[in-house]
Amino acid sequence: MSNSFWGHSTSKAQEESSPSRIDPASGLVSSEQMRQVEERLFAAGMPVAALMEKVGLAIFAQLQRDFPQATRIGILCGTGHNGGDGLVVGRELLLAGKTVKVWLAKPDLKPLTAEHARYLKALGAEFIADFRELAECDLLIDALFGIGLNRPLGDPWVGAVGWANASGIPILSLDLPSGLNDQTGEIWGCCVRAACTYTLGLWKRGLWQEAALPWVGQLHRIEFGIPEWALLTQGSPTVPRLLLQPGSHFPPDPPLDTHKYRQGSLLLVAGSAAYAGAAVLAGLGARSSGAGMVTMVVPTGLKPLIHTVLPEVLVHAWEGIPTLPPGKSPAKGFQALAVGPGLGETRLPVLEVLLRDWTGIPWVMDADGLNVLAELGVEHLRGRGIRAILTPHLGEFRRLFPRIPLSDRIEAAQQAASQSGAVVVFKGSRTVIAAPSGQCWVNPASTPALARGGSGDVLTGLIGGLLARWGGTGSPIDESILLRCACAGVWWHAQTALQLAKERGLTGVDPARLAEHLPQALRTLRQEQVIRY
Ligand SMILES: NC(=O)C1=CN([C@@H]2O[C@H](COP(=O)(O)OP(=O)(O)OC[C@H]3O[C@@H](n4cnc5c(N)ncnc54)[C@H](O)[C@@H]3O)[C@@H](O)[C@H]2O)[C@@H](O)CC1
Ligand SMILES: [K+]
Repeated sequence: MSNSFWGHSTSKAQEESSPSRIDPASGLVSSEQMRQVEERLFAAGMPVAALMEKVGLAIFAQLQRDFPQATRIGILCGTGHNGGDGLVVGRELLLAGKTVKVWLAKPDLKPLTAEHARYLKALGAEFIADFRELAECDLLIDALFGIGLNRPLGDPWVGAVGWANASGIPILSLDLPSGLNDQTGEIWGCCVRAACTYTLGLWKRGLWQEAALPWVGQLHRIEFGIPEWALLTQGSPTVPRLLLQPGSHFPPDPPLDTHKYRQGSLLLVAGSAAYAGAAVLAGLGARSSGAGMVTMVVPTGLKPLIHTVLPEVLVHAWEGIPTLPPGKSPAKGFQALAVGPGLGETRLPVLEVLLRDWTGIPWVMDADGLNVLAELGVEHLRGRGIRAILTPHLGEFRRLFPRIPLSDRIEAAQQAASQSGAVVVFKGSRTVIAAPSGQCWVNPASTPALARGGSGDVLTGLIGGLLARWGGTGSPIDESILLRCACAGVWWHAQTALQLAKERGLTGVDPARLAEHLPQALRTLRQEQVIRY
């Protein structure tokens, strides 16, 4: 019996990380990559019309499940094949007894789209000249633009999109909300605000960018049976992926004959007189990670507090000039170092000590640790040969990587990882995790409940503890383990917050409770094997 989380074997994990094939359930593709995949299908004999038919029928089936009450459906129809998809769905809705009205933005349709329009008219659908005539509908289908959109919307689309957004009628977008940039998730001037988006075949990466969140609504992928041989990537060696069920990213469960030193020993350097709470929260995160031993380095004034709140933690207190635990030579005894939360004014002297003596074990750096690194320059990490995970939020990211553009956060995280040589966890409502090799993950599920002070401190302790646990197994801590720890920590942290928010509401997810709930949440997740986004 496998003892790894959810029974994933390492070989499965390695197979999942293969860069040459798109995973249809989680790979995030550009329009260009989507077109390459479709071209392979067409070249192998799949007729374009047959594919549109297949896709349209699958959309119709999903729509019946999601919107069973809708009886009067309006279709905003563009000139290309996105419009064609909308018309195939319209035909099926009409045949199912629904009322269908179509607003054609322009008359010059692509041939296949024009044929579907002609047939839908022959079946009795009403084609209207003014989109306002859709006001009585109870569902709007946005079939204006899909992956063909390549410039800002002009007239008459801007008027139609503005009207639809203001109408209060739920909108279902096909493939992408019209107006959304398929790469960056930014909008081309204006954009449909969808209640639901059905993307076709493969996830378009723009849908999962943070900028897209206000526009995409509930996301659903319409499966249309793309064969494996059509899923090979060309050009870009790595395709970013969604972090769905990262079971194989967790350290193996403890063997029955384990002891505390084999469960990983973490050195956590955090806190200052002004920011004592940050140290406590990082300590609570580390506690819940399951690491065998946690040692905290804090200024003397914090020692009683840490002893009271975290009695199992070893405390090394310092006064005046930061020092590290005596009797332990650097890199011996500890498998990982987490540094940064709440260091405040002591951040520079603390980092100087660590950079001098503690470069042999892997680091997780956050908060004030990152602020010092920004002052010193990220190249310090590579220069000292430090294996690191950096966990910046937007402000810290800007300070660390001032020259990296932020319009595409997935790309930004990948560039930051490549520049720093570290695994970068770019925190936000769609956290991106990127490794120097180009591998990249997006956390698809999170909650605004995490947007409060202290959540990040918990994450730092948690990832640090996971790193120590991996170290305790004897695995060499290379990029792949750093990446796994970052992924496991981000996913676990967010899923716990989602569970707590469900039980206690958005305001009930304070960081201390979040840290305490981590083990229970993981237990539930393992039982349910859920995917949430
Ligand atoms: N390639 C295929 O055979 C399939 C495509 N499918 C659908 O087809 C869509 C892609 O179809 P198309 O390539 O026809 O493109 P779209 O239907 O997305 O766009 C239509 C055309 O609009 C033009 N355009 C772009 N930006 C514009 C703007 N701002 N203002 C005015 N016109 C603009 C472009 O020339 C583009 O070709 C997919 O998103 C998907 O919905 C599906 O039917 C499955 C099969
Ligand atoms: K669309």
